Amino acid sequence: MAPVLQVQNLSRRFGQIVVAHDLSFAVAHGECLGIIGPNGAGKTSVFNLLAGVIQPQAGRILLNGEDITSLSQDKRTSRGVGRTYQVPQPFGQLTAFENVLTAASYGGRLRGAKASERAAEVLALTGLSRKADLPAGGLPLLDRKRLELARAMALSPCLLLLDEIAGGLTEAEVHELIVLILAIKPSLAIVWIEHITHALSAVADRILAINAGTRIAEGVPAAVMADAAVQEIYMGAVLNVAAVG
Ligand SMILES: Nc1ncnc2c1ncn2[C@@H]1O[C@H](COP(=O)(O)OP(=O)(O)OP(=O)(O)O)[C@@H](O)[C@H]1O
Repeated sequence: MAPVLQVQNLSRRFGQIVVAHDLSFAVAHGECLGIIGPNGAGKTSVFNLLAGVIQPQAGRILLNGEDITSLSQDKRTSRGVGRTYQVPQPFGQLTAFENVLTAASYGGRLRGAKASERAAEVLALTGLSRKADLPAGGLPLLDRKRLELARAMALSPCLLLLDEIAGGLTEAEVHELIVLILAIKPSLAIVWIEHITHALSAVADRILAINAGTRIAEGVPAAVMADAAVQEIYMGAVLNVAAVG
């Protein structure tokens, strides 16, 4: 069986800025690939390439063996590419349930009772059932992250792209999120960009480290985190940022 996601020799630059250089990787059903890299390394741009927000200048993206490189964002969504955003973007005035129902109806193309059932299902999956009737805008950050996940899961994706979902959470909250993502993981393929590397290491089967859109290392989390080039480029950059901040 083909991996859910295959990325082949993907390249993209903005003028002089390289965000993807001959990148290749694959993610199978039930697997999580983590992507790390310093600020500006090209991580979000790689997500934008996968989601169809931007187009590559070279290379191919295959979803379950089908070439989706030239498909629009909407078509990729309907083929099962789900995504969460770095900053949760719920409709603040709508309840948690209404937010997920909207995702199930529009993105997931479900109607009537089927959409309501799916919304209830993913709210239960993400631990939000008791908060279903609360306005999304008033939910604390962890619940807004859960809701972001629930909205993506409402589409029944085969590929889930998580963009720094652990950012801004306390240690205890990060742990809750890890438990949740581990519960979801067997049902799909995940690509997760994250600066909180211990969270990523707890969930990811493999980590891909990039800098200037270029692969620095790929392998099991412990090996990648111990890699000398990764430590120098990634950790060095983190230390520099910390020193400036
Ligand atoms: N549409 C665009 N046009 C021009 N430059 C862009 C565009 N999108 C991204 N860039 C540039 O590409 C580089 C990589 O950005 P990207 O957001 O992909 O990095 P990142 O690894 O996700 O960074 P961070 O960890 O800070 O989120 C940055 O220098 C950014 O300014």
